[in-house]
Formats: sequence, structure tokens, C-alpha cells
Amino acid sequence: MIEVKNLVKRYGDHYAVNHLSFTVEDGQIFGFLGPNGAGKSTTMNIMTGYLAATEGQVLVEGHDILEEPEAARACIGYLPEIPPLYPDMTVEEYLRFCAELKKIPKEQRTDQLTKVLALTHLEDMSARLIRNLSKGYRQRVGLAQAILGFPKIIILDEPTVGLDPKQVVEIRDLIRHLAKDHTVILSSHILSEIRAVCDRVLIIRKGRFVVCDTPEDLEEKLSAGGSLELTAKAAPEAAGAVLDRVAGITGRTLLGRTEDTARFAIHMERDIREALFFAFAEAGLPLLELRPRTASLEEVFLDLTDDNDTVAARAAALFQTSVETAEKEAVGDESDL
Ligand SMILES: Nc1ncnc2c1ncn2[C@@H]1O[C@H](COP(=O)(O)OP(=O)(O)OP(=O)(O)O)[C@@H](O)[C@H]1O
Repeated sequence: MIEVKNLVKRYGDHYAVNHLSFTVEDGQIFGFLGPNGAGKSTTMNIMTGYLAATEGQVLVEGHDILEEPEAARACIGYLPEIPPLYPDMTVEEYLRFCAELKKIPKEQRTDQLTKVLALTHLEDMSARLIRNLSKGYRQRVGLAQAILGFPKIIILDEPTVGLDPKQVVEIRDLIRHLAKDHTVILSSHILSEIRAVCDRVLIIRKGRFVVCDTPEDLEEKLSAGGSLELTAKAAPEAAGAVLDRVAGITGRTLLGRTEDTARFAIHMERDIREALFFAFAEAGLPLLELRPRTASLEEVFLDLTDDNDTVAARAAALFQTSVETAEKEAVGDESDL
């Protein structure tokens, strides 16, 4: 288990990680999702002891990463965003070197190497110089070093970045395989990636906790809050002005527009279909369509991580993760924009 408590990483005035807390239970495939610059790599680097936090605490299997770094790091295998490979070594030389650094007992090294090469489908490449490997194979070597020693927790920072679709599928299969005996934490800014393999998803934005749930519950909660799709014969601004006057709307997103129509997703705290009907009628703007909608995780993610702080705060409020935090963020983060 990993417990992250109130983690802060500041660079000057900039918060790369801003009071982030979460727990990863044993046996999970835990996805760390956020747009570029959200703070995923920074958090992972702190969790693995590569970077010191400004404030907060990380406990790995009960060991504080700062106070008992050896014990904590012994539980973790880490594939950083840029794996530290030595191009002049062969794959086998490099992995033997890593096994030594990880203090794997000598008599176990050959056996472990064989297993890890098989798991990452690198058997035929073991005698190749790393400099002569393709990007996909290099990524596998990085993965192989993370798995060596078969630590309890395996942390992978963007493990499929730059890989072709076939390689992506292979890495996903490997992650699922590893998850049978290990806790796996992986980061990505690609939602489909996380959805495909993860039991639980933590979404962060600008270094802050947004929501943590199963992919299915994330979708369900957004829909359960009540969501409608509305198309009006009006310019988006005019339709938006009508929506501003209707009570009970917790958020809206413009989904599309044509020359004379605007289509919105409306999130509501109660059934407001009648009120919408009368409001548009009163404004003389015909409602062309009004229907319930279910949100895809893609939309949940886009809303939650929207560049516009108000949109993101409203989406976060739907999950009731912390309405206060969400609202504070909407007001307090203007300087980050
Ligand atoms: N050494 C540093 N000095 C100053 N700012 C930094 C440093 N490292 C990271 N940052 C900033 O901290 C924030 C979080 O960066 P981080 O690399 O953790 O994000 P990320 O979610 O991993 O993004 P990506 O998906 O692009 O890798 C960014 O705004 C980044 O510019």
C-alpha cells in the first residue's frame, strides 16, 4: 500500500504538486491521469524517492520514503518517463547491472533475468546494444529493469508513450499480467489508456486532487447528477443567456454549433426540463431537442481538466469530491492561467 499525505512540491511560487493526498491499496492497477503538466511525473518521482517533497509524506508499505528510503524503495520498481538506460551496454549487461544495484542475491540473478526477458519479450534482444534498439524495445528494457526483483509495487510513468499500437497492446497485456501479483501504478494523459487497464483512476489537475474512483463510477456519477443534451435554434451566447436564468443548472458545456443552432450538455442537480422548455419559449428561441445523456469518461476527463477553471470546478463539484476546493480553485488559480 502507498499512502500519499498532503504532498506539496513547489518550484519558486509555482506549485507542481499542491496538497495532494491519496491511497493506493494492494493489488490494484491504479491510474494517474491528468493533462500535460498536471504534476504526474513530479508526484511519481517523489513517491519513488527520486525527488524530495517541499511538504507532506509518502509511506510505502508503512515506510516513510524520506526516513527509511532503502526499505521503501525496496518495495518499488520504477519506470521513469525517461528511463535511465546506458546505450553502450547490451540489454543483458544493463539488466545485470540493475540487478546488482537492486541488491538481488547473486544466485537469483540469472533466473530473474530469464523471467524478466521472457515477460517483456526481449529474449532475442539480450545481446543487442541498447543504442541499436528501437524506441519500443528501449521502453521494454526500461520496464524490464522496473520489474527486476519483482517488487511489490511497480510504478510506470507514461509506459506507452511513443509506442506503436501493437506495442501499446503488448504493454497493456504485460501490465495486466503483472497486476496478478503486484500493485501497478501508471500515469498517462491518455484516457483510453487508463480506462483499458485500471481498476481505479486518480485525476489531478494543476497539481491538485480532482477525483479518485473506478472508471465506471466516474461515468455513472456524472450521469447520476443528471445530464441533458439540449439543442436550441439560437446563437450559443443567446442560448447561454437563457441558461443563466434557469435555476438548478450546475454546469454546462457547449458541444457544438451550426450557423443557427447551439448544442449544450447541461448538468443539473434536479429535473429542470420543464423550466428549460418555458425559459426558451419565453425568450422566443425554439428548443429543437432536449434529451437525457450519459457522459463518457472522455467527457468527464475533459470537463474535470478543462483549462477554464470555472468549468473544471463545476465538473468537480458534480462529484462532490470537494465543492469547496473546486470553488477555491476556480477563484484562486487565475494567476496560473
Ligand atoms: N524542475 C522543475 N522546475 C520548475 N518547474 C518544474 C520542474 N519540474 C516540473 N515543473 C513544473 O511542474 C508542473 C508539473 O510537471 P510534471 O512534469 O510533474 O507534469 P506531468 O503531469 O508529468 O506532465 P507530462 O504529462 O507533460 O509529463 C509543470 O507545470 C512543470 O512545468
